[in-house]
Amino acid sequence: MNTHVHADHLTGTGLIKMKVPGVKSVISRASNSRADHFIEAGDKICFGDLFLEVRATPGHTLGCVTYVSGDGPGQPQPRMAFTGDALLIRGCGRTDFQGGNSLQLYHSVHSQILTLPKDTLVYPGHDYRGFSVSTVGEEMLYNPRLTKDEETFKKIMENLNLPYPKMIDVAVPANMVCGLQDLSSEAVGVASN
Ligand SMILES: N[C@@H](CCC(=O)N[C@@H](CSS)C(=O)NCC(=O)O)C(=O)O
Repeated sequence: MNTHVHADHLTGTGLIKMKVPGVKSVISRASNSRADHFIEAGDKICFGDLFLEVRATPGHTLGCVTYVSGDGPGQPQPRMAFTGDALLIRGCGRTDFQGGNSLQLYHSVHSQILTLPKDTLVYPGHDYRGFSVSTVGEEMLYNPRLTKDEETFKKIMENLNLPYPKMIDVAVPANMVCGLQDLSSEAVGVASN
């Protein structure tokens, strides 16, 4: 399951599909990429007694989604949010390529993630300082970008001056087909080394 078309690394989807017959790739329809199953906001992906609810959180890239799990059968309360690169711990995804849009990110994070209960665990796609989990409440208080008003947020995002991800020219085309699923095993081997 993919939150979006990653720009800095290859999704594991292609390799998992090769190693485990029957596995299906999943990504949002709005990402305009290829996969076995396309998801949209409001969809529920069931597993065991639980399901993941799909929330649209675009702005880092086109079609980014957040997957929200509940706390048990029936899921009366959200418990975990897998936010991809939309909301990072004390940060957020950059908005300068692949359909990125800072105001869209601001609104999607505020309306779709920061409205979850404060004790919802936040698991992002990346952390560059060694953290692995936060909570909605912590990010509402301490996120240095998303606690600002939207104009200030837009200026912060316009002035990040981050270098382009080193793998972007390889990763984006491969991830647009959900990680090499249609290429030869030789090509997959080269790409995964
Ligand atoms: N150093 C990495 C790329 C770092 C980077 O650009 N990270 C992205 C998420 S992956 S596209 C991002 O949104 N960062 C936000 C930030 O504030 O750092 C590489 O070259 O692989």
